Amino acid sequence: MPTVKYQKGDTVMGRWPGSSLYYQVKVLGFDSKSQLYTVIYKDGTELELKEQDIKSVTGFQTRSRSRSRSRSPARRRSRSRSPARTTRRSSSRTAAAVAATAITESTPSSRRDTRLKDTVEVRLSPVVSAYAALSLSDYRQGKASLFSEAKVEAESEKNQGPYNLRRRKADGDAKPAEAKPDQPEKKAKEAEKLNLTKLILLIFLLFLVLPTGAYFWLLFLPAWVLFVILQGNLTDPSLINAPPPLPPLDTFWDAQALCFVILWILFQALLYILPVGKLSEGMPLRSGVRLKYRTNGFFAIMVSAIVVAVAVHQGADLTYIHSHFLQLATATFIISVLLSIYLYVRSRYAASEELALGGNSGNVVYDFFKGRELNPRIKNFDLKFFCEMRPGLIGWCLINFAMALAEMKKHNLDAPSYAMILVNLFQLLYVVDGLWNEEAILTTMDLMHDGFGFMLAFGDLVWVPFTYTLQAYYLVLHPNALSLPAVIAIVTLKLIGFYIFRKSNSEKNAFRRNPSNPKLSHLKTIPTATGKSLLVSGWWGVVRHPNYLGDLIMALAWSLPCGFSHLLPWYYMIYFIILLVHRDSRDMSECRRKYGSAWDEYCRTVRYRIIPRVY
Ligand SMILES: NC(=O)c1ccc[n+]([C@@H]2O[C@H](COP(=O)([O-])OP(=O)(O)OC[C@H]3O[C@@H](n4cnc5c(N)ncnc54)[C@H](OP(=O)(O)O)[C@@H]3O)[C@@H](O)[C@H]2O)c1
Ligand SMILES: CC(C)=CCC[C@@H](C)[C@H]1CC[C@H]2C3=C(CC[C@]12C)[C@@]1(C)CC[C@H](O)C(C)(C)[C@@H]1CC3
Repeated sequence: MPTVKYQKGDTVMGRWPGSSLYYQVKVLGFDSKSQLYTVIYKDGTELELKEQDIKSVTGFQTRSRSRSRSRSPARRRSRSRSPARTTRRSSSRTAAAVAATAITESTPSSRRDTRLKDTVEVRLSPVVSAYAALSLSDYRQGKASLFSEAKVEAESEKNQGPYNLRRRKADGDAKPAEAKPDQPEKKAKEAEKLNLTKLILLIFLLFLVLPTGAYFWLLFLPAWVLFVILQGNLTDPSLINAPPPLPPLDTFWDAQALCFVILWILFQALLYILPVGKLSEGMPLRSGVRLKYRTNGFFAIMVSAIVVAVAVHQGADLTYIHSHFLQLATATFIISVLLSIYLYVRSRYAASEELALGGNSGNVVYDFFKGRELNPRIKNFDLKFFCEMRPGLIGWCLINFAMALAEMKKHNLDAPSYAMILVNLFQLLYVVDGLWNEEAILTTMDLMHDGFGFMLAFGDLVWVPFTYTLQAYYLVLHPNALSLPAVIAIVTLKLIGFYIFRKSNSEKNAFRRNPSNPKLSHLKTIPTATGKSLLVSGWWGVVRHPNYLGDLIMALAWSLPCGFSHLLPWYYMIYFIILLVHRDSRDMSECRRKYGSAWDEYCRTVRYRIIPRVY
């Protein structure tokens, strides 16, 4: 019988995931199946840790005592309040003070420093000095609890630098960024609203989260793609009517379509591996390692555009894509299933630190759907990154272009309709922007946290190119005339959405990559126990997901050119609201788990999730 080393109620030192920092935690229990301990940190964050990430408190005492003698908290405090300190230094030290509440593992200093550099996003020297200045006994006496000290520091240093929590005059509001206590009735109303939203979300989430939900989604997602493709071919399509009768089985299959899809994927893979463009570093993994990614997506779409233009010039008939839409979708679906099987099988041989958190439930169907391995790679070829950014995304533009040609052919036009041009240009801009800023994808949830399985493989290869193109597909058979004022209004809406989307994504990406970036020094932040800070002003101070807000406004601008005769071209908008509300709530709980009370403070300061004053 294996013995359990730490018992419920024991106070031990738990390593913070992805770092070499240890915090005092209490053991809440042990799961013999997963061999994980559930522990709770002082700020209320609960995590599951492996036995090797836990140390007994006594192991840390000797080391820390020697440090505490030389640097007292008083000394540290007086030093830190020196008027001579610059703004920048104050900011890093505040963050460092939080990092300093953790105790590093007794490793050789060189190793410790490199790990810190990778995992704690504050400048190294202040972290080390502040770290050295704090003794374990201080920590254990509660003088430096996980967040209280950070708050005291931040409050005492108001107006001193970019990282304090007080708004400046320039912001047009001298109120501090911390939330004020609410009125009781207001709170009750909010709680009621929250409960209702939570209930609706819960029903939806049950399908997605429960292992049984995976069976549903595995069948539903492909069936839905088939449904919308068949609907798009009807004169009077409807999203709510019963599905049209299934065409004979042999209409789904076309060997030539399969060849085209394989050729397209291989062509994109070739462009991806070419030693052209930047090698970008991903975010640090749990092991501290940072993977490298070839971010040459813009180059890939440019070369693809030239090759397609030459092919059309040579007489290639791209309207084949419109007339064989169903067969192309079937072929791509087969490839996504084969890829998912491969991913699942190889994940069985992957080391545990290569697996994503979640997706390892032990339920084969659920794990197959969610994906187990975080960054499956064949040598340097990153399958998840490639699938997310290349064949489907660039394929989306190719299909839209083919739909424009099909519209011209069908209606004997010299040029595509305004509506078709707008849809094509808007979505092209979205994709080109995504590829131009390809590095930013490395700080998104999918790349950082999600395993690669059927959901993403199917999503990237089938869902994106065959459902995100529905507006263009719809317009081929259902033209919609647009007046000039309508065109101007829609273009304006698109540009507003794009501006919010791009600015907010770039702000977060730049901050995550370099928290001391001078261009961001005007922004206020909240430090967290992990060493990372949260932006609390700028776009991330307007709502908690400003990038989703911009994306939703753009989605509206994509559907408007198709008019209001049918629901089908509005499908993307409806789907996107559901997807983003779900992603937002998934991200909220993930961040709550990671950042504990700092996250709560952020949520109190930035009250709305996606739409200011609405949601
Ligand atoms: N067209 C589509 O189908 C589609 C679908 C989904 C998403 N998208 C778009 O893709 C982009 C990426 O979306 P995403 O879902 O991956 O979410 P995201 O908003 O890019 O990433 C969320 C992460 O950002 C960090 N973060 C949150 N609040 C922060 C703050 N105040 N300060 C600093 N960092 C903060 C957190 O990670 P860390 O703290 O761990 O860094 C959080 O987990 C978005 O623009 C979205 O609109 C498009
Ligand atoms: C199968 C289902 C229902 C869901 C799978 C979701 C998947 C299709 C999306 C998840 C993250 C999305 C995403 C983009 C495309 C669609 C997803 C892969 C994105 C690459 C589109 C272009 C943008 O500029 C972006 C910001 C790079 C997007 C990143 C997230």
